[in-house]
Amino acid sequence: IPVQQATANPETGEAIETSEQSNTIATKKKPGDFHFGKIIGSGSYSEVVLAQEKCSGKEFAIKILEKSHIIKYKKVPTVTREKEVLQKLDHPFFVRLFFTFQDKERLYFGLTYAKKGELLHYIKRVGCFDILATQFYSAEIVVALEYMHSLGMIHRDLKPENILLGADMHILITDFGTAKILDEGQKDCKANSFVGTAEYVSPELLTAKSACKASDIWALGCIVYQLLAGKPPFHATTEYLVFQRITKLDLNIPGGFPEKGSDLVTKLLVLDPTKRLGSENFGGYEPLKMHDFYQGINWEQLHKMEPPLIQ
Ligand SMILES: Nc1ncnc2c1ncn2[C@@H]1O[C@H](COP(=O)(O)OP(=O)(O)OP(=O)(O)O)[C@@H](O)[C@H]1O
Ligand SMILES: O=C(O)[C@@H]1CCC(=O)N(CCc2ccc(Cl)cc2)[C@H]1c1ccccc1Cl
Repeated sequence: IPVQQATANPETGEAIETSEQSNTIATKKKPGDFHFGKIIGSGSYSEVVLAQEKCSGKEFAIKILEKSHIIKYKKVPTVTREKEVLQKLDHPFFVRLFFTFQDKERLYFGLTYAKKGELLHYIKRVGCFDILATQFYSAEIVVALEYMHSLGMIHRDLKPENILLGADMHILITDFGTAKILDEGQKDCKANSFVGTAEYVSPELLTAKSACKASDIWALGCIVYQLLAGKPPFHATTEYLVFQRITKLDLNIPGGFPEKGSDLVTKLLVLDPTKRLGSENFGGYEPLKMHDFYQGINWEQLHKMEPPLIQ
């Protein structure tokens, strides 16, 4: 039915979106359209529930947020940012947002169901990854970061908990409430308040209170180190000591750490963000993708490959 203007849902006041392209009304879904199953996980302001859409049988991870809770903890900007970023992302290595809806009390996000959970779970289970698995999974993260940065967005809280795995064991990056969307042509972030998770925080955020795309590259360096060593590079008993180790670059490469891995890690964990391999001021992603550690990686085919066993 050719639809000229959107109408509103009398109950929630929410606009009934029209999808111009197919010139039809994509009516808003509602809780009753789903069979809700097990709770997959819960966050500070949310619960993620496995749900099956009755009419299609499709499975989704539906993230449910209580409006009263979001308002009480002043997280409305976080929630709207998460939706804004999710809507812009369209790539196999990112959790996809299929739909949103709301009722009086809650907001609902229909997401890709990452059936195999968090990458962190696998690191804990096997202790540390072998070179092949580290090469493959860190290469998928490189491809994901290159894509996200190409859209002028910075994740700012990249860590193994936020790198989920689909049924096919490829990565699905999530958690975008604290991401940053750079203004048109803006290169770096001006000072801002958000600080990520201690062990993956970049030195520039601690010293200059500003994060940039290269801050995600720093987090990548921490993750490559952690995959090979089993622990993140700047581990300490208190947050203050973690920050001290980061700003001093108190990095020690343990014995037995693979040679190619340590060369890559030392080129990623550089205090000056403009001197980090992969930083846009340091030649961008090509030099990083050309590093010896990634010899043999077919960058265009990664998401079609059968992931190596994690062992
Ligand atoms: N699309 C998904 N598929 C499978 N599991 C998911 C998905 N999204 C989130 N989870 C899991 O559900 C849990 C809660 O995720 P959620 O995003 O609601 O909160 P969080 O980001 O983990 O916590 P916080 O909001 O405090 O940062 C997490 O453990 C996460 O691993
Ligand atoms: O941003 C959007 O696209 C819509 C716009 C229309 C709308 O009403 N909402 C909900 C806005 C909102 C956010 C937080 C609270 Cl606590 C209450 C309402 C937004 C929304 C709807 C469903 C799920 C998430 C969001 Cl942010």
